[in-house]
Amino acid sequence: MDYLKGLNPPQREAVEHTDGPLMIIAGAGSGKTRVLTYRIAHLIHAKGVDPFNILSLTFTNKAAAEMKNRIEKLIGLEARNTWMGTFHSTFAKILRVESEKIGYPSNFSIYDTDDSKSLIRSVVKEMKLDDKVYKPNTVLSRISGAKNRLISWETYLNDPFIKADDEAAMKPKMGEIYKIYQKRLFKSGAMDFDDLLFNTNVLFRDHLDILNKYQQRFKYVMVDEFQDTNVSQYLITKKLAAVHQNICVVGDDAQSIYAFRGADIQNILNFEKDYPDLFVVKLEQNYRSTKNIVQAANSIIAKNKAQLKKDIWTQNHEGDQIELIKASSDNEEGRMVATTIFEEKNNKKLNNSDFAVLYRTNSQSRAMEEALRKMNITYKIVGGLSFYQRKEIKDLMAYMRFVVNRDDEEAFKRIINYPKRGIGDTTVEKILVAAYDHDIPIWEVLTNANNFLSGRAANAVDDFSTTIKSFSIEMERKDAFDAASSIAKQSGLLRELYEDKTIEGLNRYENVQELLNAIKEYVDNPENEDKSLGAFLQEIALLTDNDRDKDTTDAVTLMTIHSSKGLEFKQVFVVGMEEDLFPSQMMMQSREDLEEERRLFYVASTRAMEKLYLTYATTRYRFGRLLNCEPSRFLEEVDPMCIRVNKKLSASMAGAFRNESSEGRSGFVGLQKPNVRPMTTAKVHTPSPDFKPSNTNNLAAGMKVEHPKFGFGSVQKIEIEGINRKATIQFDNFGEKTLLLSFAKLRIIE
Ligand SMILES: Nc1ncnc2c1ncn2[C@@H]1O[C@H](COP(=O)(O)OP(=O)(O)OP(=O)(O)O)[C@@H](O)[C@H]1O
Ligand SMILES: [Mg+2]
Repeated sequence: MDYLKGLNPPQREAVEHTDGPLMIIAGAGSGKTRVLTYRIAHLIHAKGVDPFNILSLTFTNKAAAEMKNRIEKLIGLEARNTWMGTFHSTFAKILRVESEKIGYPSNFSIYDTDDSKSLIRSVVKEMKLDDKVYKPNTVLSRISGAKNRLISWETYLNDPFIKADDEAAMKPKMGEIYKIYQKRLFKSGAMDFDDLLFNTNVLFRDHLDILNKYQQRFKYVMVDEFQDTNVSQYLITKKLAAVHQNICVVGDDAQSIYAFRGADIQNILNFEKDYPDLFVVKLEQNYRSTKNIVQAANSIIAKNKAQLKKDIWTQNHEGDQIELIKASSDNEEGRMVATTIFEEKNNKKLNNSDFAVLYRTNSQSRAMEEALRKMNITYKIVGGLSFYQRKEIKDLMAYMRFVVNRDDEEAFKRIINYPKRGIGDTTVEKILVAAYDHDIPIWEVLTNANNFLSGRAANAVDDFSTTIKSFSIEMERKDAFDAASSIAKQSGLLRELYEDKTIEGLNRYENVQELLNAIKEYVDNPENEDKSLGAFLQEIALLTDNDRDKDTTDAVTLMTIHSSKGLEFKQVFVVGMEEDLFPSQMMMQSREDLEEERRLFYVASTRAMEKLYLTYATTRYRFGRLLNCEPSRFLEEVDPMCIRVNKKLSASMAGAFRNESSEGRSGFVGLQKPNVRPMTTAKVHTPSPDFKPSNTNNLAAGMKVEHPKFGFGSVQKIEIEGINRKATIQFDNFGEKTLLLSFAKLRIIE
């Protein structure tokens, strides 16, 4: 059995422990997924298990495909017959066969998020409720949360705590909506995404014969990324494994990043209780990354209190230090990333696909995409759309296009009733027909609405054309940014998004803000002479046109950190390492939130095999204003021995892009402090009121200093002169710390 040679002793132990409950809790890059793969191969090849009897559940379809591929390499085509997929895809398949048992037709439809939201919208309307209070997104995420905790609408309506909660949120009708929504789904023979898991639980609960059938079929059950399963998923696996108990889960508590969607890290702890015979394997050797990266990752996660103890180490070579890149703006950050990729590709003979750029929020992709396009580097966005393809961006762009060119039919169709202004499909149809029949531009129909439409419809259309006219006037007088901001506000689009407080809604709002930021940068750039909205639109149209015919097989990967779980790349850039961006301001209500952000940083850093770059910008346009940004607190948490400042890039790039550096820009305002400040530790130091960082060029051993977080301490020693200069300081309350002086903020006391 040759393949067993590719495993270290604990990995091999896990692979060979085929029967009975097994949990592998291990750090990033220690071969958890590899063990699962080899275990499946081993079950088939050495134990003679029929591939049909093996079920493996992964987090993404991509992960499943990859795993299948790897098993095929180990044991050949037989691997094809194992059951492998995400929870949703696997149990959708099973429900297809069994749905009649729970009253659904076998050809039931699966509603995607858009379908679900549209149904909720109708329900809210029929119930005559205010759709500003009961927004589809908010309602859906509430219902989804309930389903993931296996709370049916019946339970929901009768639970006093839930009721009190909804009443506190001024949404007392939530349970009623849930009920009607669910009945309507049922009547339409449809399930939403969460129903796929919810109904599987119902099926297994109410039909023991069927449960028994699948218990027989899936003699071996395996779950990857176990730390991110929710209650509903956990119970399905528990039921399936109840008889044979051949269940193997692998996970890393330090990489749990989906709490906001109901994932429950408690599942790991419960597992030990649920299976008294549990065999636990720890994997601590990392095979993915260099020593520097492993050490840095360890130092990051060590700051979290809530974690299982693990010592991750590696035999891999030391590797390069982690590179810290400072840019003067988000666009410069993009250019630095693109230039570095370009140089590294040439110097090290790497492919585009060896690189990944990871960011905290989707809207950050904009600056990266533009820089990569300009340098002609092929990229792909995984798990999302490219910035200019996103709905909210297309909506606002459609407004701008229509204001610039009132004959633009596609733009017209997008915006005529968005946000809702009571112009229905029939009216739109009438307008289009009128324009066609009389062979006149749409705009002419709109401005003579009374001739073509009657009553309410005519009035609504009249209001619309008046609004567009006022935008046109503004556009003539103002620069692109002022015109676009005004359009975003007056059209009601910004408000519509702002009021949607779900994660998705926030994301959309940020994207629109980011588009406005891009326009502001365009206007502020002295190289652009024509600052009109039309000129900006043209530039963007040309930029996005490159999309066609691009071969995407060898592409740099751009994605959010959330989507990067389980993947690895030779070189990884984690961009936007700034306070309020990462850790995200939106997610910082409590210590737990901060710890989840930190786990995200841990996930991001551990994707890198050979080289990790952390980049940040000192200014960034937010809400149309150029704001100062502070480097992320996370940067200070990385062991300074593994990090260095990229002097070459900082110097040469600053020169190359002098024209666009932040100096000389107008509209500069100071940093806005968020009003919620999270607790880093229980006894955080409060900086003195007059705290101002000192120049540390002459800092020497023996001096007394104050640090904004660690408080007072005395300098023990100074190491390495120049840009990587470090100070070891003994803090009164926080012990000894080594800080990189180029970004540690210290006030010298004496
Ligand atoms: N014993 C081994 N010998 C050689 N390479 C190994 C060994 N174990 C793991 N690897 C390699 O190390 C890398 C990381 O492994 P894998 O992706 O399985 O880790 P993981 O624990 O699942 O990581 P993550 O926590 O990020 O999901 C892969 O490239 C894998 O092939
Ligand atoms: Mg993995």
